[in-house]
This record gives sequence, C-alpha cells and structure tokens, in this order.
Amino acid sequence: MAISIQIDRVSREYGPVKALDDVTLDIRAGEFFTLLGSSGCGKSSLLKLIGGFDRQTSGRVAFDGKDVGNLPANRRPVNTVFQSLALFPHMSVAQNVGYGLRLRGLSGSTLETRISGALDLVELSGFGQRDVNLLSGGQRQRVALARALVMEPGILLLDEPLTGLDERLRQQMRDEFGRLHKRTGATFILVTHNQDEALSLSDRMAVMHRGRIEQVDAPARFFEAPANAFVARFVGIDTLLRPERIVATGNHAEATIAGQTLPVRVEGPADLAASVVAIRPDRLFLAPQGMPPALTLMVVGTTFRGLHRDLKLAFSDGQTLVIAIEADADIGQLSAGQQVSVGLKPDAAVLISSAGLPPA
Ligand SMILES: Nc1ncnc2c1ncn2[C@@H]1O[C@H](COP(=O)(O)OP(=O)(O)OP(=O)(O)O)[C@@H](O)[C@H]1O
Repeated sequence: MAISIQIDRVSREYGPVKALDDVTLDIRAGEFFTLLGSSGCGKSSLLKLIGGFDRQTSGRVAFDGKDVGNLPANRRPVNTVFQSLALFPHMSVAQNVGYGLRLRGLSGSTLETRISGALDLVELSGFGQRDVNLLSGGQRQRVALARALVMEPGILLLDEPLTGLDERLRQQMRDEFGRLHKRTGATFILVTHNQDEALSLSDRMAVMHRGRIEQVDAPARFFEAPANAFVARFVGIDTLLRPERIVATGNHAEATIAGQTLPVRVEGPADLAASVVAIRPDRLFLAPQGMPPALTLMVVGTTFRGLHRDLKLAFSDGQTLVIAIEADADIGQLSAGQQVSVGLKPDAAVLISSAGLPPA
C-alpha cells in the first residue's frame, strides 16, 4: 500500500550548518517524487529523516498523517536503495535479497517464493545462486532494488542510485525505476542532482537550494512558470533580462527592454526591482524583418551544441539572449554585429521573481 508523507516545518541543524531550513512538503501516496538540487542543498538530510536514520531539530514528519518521530528506521514502512549498494559480499544473490525477510522470521517456501518474485520483478530470474561479486554493475544495482522491493515497502527511497553507472546503464536503470514504480504502486522518492533523471521519471519534483525548497511542481511547470531566477537557471533557462519598464494588466504585461517592448506572462511580482523576464530559448525564432511581435537584436556569435546550435544575440543595452536553432540551419550569412529580427512564440517570456540573482 502506498503511503503519503507530510513534512511540516522541518529543520535540521548540524552545529552552525542549517542542512534543512523550515521545510514543508506533502508527498502524495503512490507518486514518483524527486528531490533535486546541487551538492549540499539538503536532499540527503531530508531523505534520512523520512527513512528514520536521523532526527530533525524541529518540525514534524508524518506518514498518512501519523507522526513517525518515535518510529525507528527498522519499524518504518520504508526501504532504501543507497548510492553505495552495500550488498553483502559473502552472500549469494538470493541470500542478499532474502536478508530482510529472514530477519522478520520468514523461511521455507514462503521465503523462496518472495525472493523469486522480487528477482522476476527486476528481471534477474534464475540468478539466485550467483555470487554477487561476479555480477555486472547493472545486475548489482538490480539486486539492491530487489532487496528493497521484496519487503513490499509503502515508500521506496532511492538515494542517488545511478551515480557511478555508465550512461547506457543509467538509461536502462532509469527505465527500470519507471516500470517498477508502476508495477509496485509504492511511493518512490528519488534524490538526485541530475536534471534529466528528475524530468524523465517524476510525477512531481522539488528543487532545493541551501536547505530550502524553492519550488514543488510537475516537471513541465518548472519551464512554464519557474518560481524565481534561481530555479529558472537551474532548469536551464539562462536568458533572464532586467526590464526597464513593466505595464501589467492581470496575468499579462508588456515589458520594455532596451527600448523594445515584448509581451510577458506574469508569474511573479510585476515589480521592476523584484522581477526579471525569463525567456525560453525553444520559443524564439529568427523572423522576417518587422514581423510582430519581434525584437531587433545584434548577433554576438554561435555555439555548436551537437543536436542544435545556440545563437547569442544582444540588446542595445548589452543584455543578451540565446536562441536554439537547428544544428544544420543555414546561418552562414549571419555574422557578428549584424542585426536580426527575432519572433516570439506564445508564452516565450514570463515575468518571474528575481530571487537568486545578484542585485542589479
Ligand atoms: N552529519 C553531518 N554533520 C555535519 N554537517 C552535515 C552532516 N550531514 C550533512 N551536513 C551538511 O548539511 C548540508 C546538507 O547536506 P546533505 O548531505 O543533505 O546535502 P545533499 O544535497 O544531499 O548533498 P550531496 O548531493 O553532496 O549528497 C551540507 O552543508 C553538509 O555539509
């Protein structure tokens, strides 16, 4: 049975370090939830509190609404797959997978059935008697997953489980997580600093920064409506422009940048000092001169990115923006200093909080 988790005003201090700073978060029963953030932002600290491996300094952690503060790790309906897989090297695959169940007193055919069911689930049927030391990295990763899933946890914690695997294996295991999540119906919580992993797997994700949660949303929302400049940059929206004027009506506004006006959707404060215009590179295109709404910009240069090319353009006040164009686009005639016209698709520009940017 999947379980919901309530994190209510939780802080965790390690001496002067605030690893978690007043975090409130609701994780729904059965969802694939990801804690995403760069090193040191507090993701593992939060995971440890859910797993019961650590105690918060203040605040409350509850499962299905019930406080679990006094429940030790081994009595929580939670299993964890750690980055260091911590398989027992002197045990076979089956012994590793069955370890937790044996501790719970299971034996004989009940134990055998549960072990082989878990091995089937991770596509390692028939591997029970193998020596774990002789398995490939991906197979070891699967054994670690089977060992957690065999306990039929309501909550499965995945702590950077793909770190250290090569790209092909990462992709394979990523697909595996998605499949297992659907099959088991448990609440999955993944901790990662890898954006691709988070975007491809999560129902919802939280971006963390310095012990705080900056935004919780479905992956697509982070691109449509980033909560602030920090989040926008974190998900790869690098074009953040400071407007010199904003005229707002409801959810829409006109922002003026270096004398040029463009339509923006308002997602943050419509306040000059506290907001920036975030522009999605995939919603801009080179347009025929004068096609509205269009901006006139100066070519700075291009950078080859493999599957596409970044074209960097500048406003007359020196602020720059980047457009993604096809890698083989015929831009031979574009040279630095030349003026081009740039069209905006709907919702190309949003006005968001400037939090996370240095003051102007
Ligand atoms: N046991 C501890 N004692 C002292 N400081 C700690 C301890 N555990 C974590 N910290 C500090 O708390 C902050 C958050 O650490 P945490 O491990 O939660 O970050 P993280 O986002 O998981 O980072 P990483 O991706 O590098 O694992 C960091 O500044 C870290 O140095």
